Amino acid sequence: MVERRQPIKVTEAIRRVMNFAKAGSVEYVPIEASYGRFLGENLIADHHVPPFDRSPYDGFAIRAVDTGHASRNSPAELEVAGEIGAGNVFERPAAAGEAVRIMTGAQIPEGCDAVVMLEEVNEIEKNGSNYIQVKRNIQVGNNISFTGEDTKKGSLLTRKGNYITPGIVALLATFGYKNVPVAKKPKIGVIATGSELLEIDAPLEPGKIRNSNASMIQSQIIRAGGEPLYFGQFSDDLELCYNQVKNALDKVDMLITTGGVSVGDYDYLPDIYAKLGCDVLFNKIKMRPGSVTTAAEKDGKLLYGLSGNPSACFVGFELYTRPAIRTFLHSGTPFLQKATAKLGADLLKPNPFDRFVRGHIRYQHGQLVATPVGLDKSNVVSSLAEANILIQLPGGTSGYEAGRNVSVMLLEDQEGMTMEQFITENRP
Ligand SMILES: Nc1nc2c(c(=O)[nH]1)N[C@H]1C(S)=C(S)[C@@H](COP(=O)(O)OP(=O)(O)OC[C@H]3O[C@@H](n4cnc5c(N)ncnc54)[C@H](O)[C@@H]3O)O[C@H]1N2
Ligand code: MOO
Ligand SMILES: [Mg+2]
Repeated sequence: MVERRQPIKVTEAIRRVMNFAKAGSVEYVPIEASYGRFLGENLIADHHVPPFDRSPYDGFAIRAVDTGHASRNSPAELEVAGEIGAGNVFERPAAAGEAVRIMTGAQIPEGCDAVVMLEEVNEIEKNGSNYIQVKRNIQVGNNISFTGEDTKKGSLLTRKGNYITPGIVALLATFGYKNVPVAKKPKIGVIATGSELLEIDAPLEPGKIRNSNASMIQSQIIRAGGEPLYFGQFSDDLELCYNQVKNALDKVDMLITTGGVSVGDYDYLPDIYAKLGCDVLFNKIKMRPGSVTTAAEKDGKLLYGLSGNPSACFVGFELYTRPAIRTFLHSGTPFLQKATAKLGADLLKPNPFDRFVRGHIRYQHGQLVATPVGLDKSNVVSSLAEANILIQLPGGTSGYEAGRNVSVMLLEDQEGMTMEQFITENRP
């Protein structure tokens, strides 16, 4: 008699795994290697930016008061007392009636409180000295980039757990991080099971297929920010697979297997979990594809039994493994970000269970359009190539016509969402 499984809702499955998701440790990497990592601590400004008042233009630093009565007919004449380029400082305070030729980025000389652009002045020579003529009254503070106007000392610039973008790299450099604290990547073990599996470089044989899931999952792990550790593919043999899983579990932060989680004669993962003494968190979810997705926990470590069917395996990873990886990386928004888009083609099949249809999103005439790609079946691999979203069709709905708004999960996005946002937001 086949075991009867208790299906649970997607949201409940998410809560169960996330109970065991935990943040990892922090390590330092050179700034050149920090792009694409996750920040290991809050970044707080330890000085003002800019650190001194500076000129945003090439021009003359002046004392505004000296232009008090200046007009087109009666310009103020200021003596050019010296010249500074960016990186240099004027060595003495400017005196009354003086101007300092100054280049963009140079520090405003003491005594000066405004800058006039080169284009705005007449430069003249009198008695062997250089003067400028200013034809209007200049206000105090005119054309000055003030100390701290970009960012103030003590302000929070970006948070721990944020994905490091080129913009964040610029900030890290500004504040002197030659080495950057980043979240350590979780080591995620991958094991493929199935006597039908051929190595990627093997020619096809009757009844056999090449193992695509192992490579796919390893790329998904890298995309999520983890480090894959591949243990190989093994035929459906209880002892062999048990030993492999047991051995791998010691070496990783989380372990993923693919295949062997359903109710077939050679589906050994349920027996392996029992033999290991794991706590099985769920083994049936009200969703398609990926209804057999299984998660277990052993001494606080998560084990994922992803389906052998490629599309089900893919979806199971994105829904349940990715957020645990991002949590390990200290992200406060570990779930795929959702958006609302217009459906690009009919999806008329009724949805007794939540469905996650592989789709492609792009702008069409300024509107986000989400179009299903490939065959919507769990054993399909070709639909995955173009998929940059999962179109979420809630259970209990009767199908969707093209043009309706649907909720989509953005597979390539790095911003993410919190668990509560993910569970509650953007339902069409
Ligand atoms: N009587 C029932 N049969 C099935 C049920 C069920 O509830 N009752 N569930 C079906 C669903 S839904 C799914 S999904 C699959 C899950 O299968 P398993 O996770 O046990 O995986 P396998 O049986 O090992 O393989 C399924 C399928 O996927 C192919 N596969 C496996 N590994 C790979 C790989 N690494 N790369 C590419 N393809 C792989 C395998 O050849 C099979 O075709 O069970 C249904 N059956
Ligand atoms: O787990 Mo199966 O993918 O629902 O088709
Ligand atoms: Mg099976």
